[in-house]
Amino acid sequence: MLKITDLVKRYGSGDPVLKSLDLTIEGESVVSIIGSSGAGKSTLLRCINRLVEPTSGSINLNGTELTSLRGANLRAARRKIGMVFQGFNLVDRLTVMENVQSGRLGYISTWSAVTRRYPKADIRRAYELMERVGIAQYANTRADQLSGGERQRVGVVRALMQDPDILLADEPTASLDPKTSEQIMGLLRDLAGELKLPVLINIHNVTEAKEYTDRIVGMRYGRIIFDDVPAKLDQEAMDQIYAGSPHADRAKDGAAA
Ligand SMILES: Nc1ncnc2c1ncn2[C@@H]1O[C@H](COP(=O)(O)OP(=O)(O)OP(=O)(O)O)[C@@H](O)[C@H]1O
Repeated sequence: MLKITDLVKRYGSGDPVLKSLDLTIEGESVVSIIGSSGAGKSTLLRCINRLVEPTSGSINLNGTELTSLRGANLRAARRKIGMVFQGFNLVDRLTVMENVQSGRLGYISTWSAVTRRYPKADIRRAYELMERVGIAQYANTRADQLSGGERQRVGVVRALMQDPDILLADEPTASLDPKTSEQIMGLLRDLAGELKLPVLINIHNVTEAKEYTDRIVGMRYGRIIFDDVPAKLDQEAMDQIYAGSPHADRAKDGAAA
């Protein structure tokens, strides 16, 4: 269970961009975070894996308080948090298998990583996951030879190789065409169920959020102002989340969908 309590994040001396935020995610639910640009969605995700340092508050993952961790304990906790990125963050000149195995860094010895002598169990697991997402045939192909959708599947498998307790996805479909984007969202939803994994997705596409996630969290100016099932995201809620933002029209299309 992820339990965030009274989370505040302030960059420098400016106003807080996360304002006393509470959020609990239990079980294998797929939760999307929507909101205008600047609402604080990425900051929230990055506080969870401590790419951004929270100013105050608590972030507890399965009983471990993440905000106070340092050094080896922080690295160990981070291994349990899988992250999928908008730009995939693959190493282009490495093969798919090498990219996927980088999810095991921290679990295996530096020698194994440098010499690419991966443990047999890790190779087996990589093939299982690559087959599941349809990229096993590319195991020895360089990452830069793949399409966007295939590259994001590599990103997903790399995150799952960490054997995470939660998967965070920061606009995972924003660089993809609409059809591929839907495939990746469907995949994330299905994997959450199969692996009993909570998935938290920062997403601009409200139509996809409604179709592929169980719960929608709407943020505005660093606060959660909507938290409910997609069916409850009506026009009034959309107006509150997006009022006056350049995304309002796009968001309205999503509400109508
Ligand atoms: N490293 C940083 N230093 C200073 N301010 C930052 C930093 N990162 C983000 N911010 C500010 O924090 C606020 C929230 O940004 P954040 O990226 O979390 O919003 P977002 O909802 O994810 O937006 P978008 O949808 O455009 O990605 C914005 O005002 C942004 O300018």
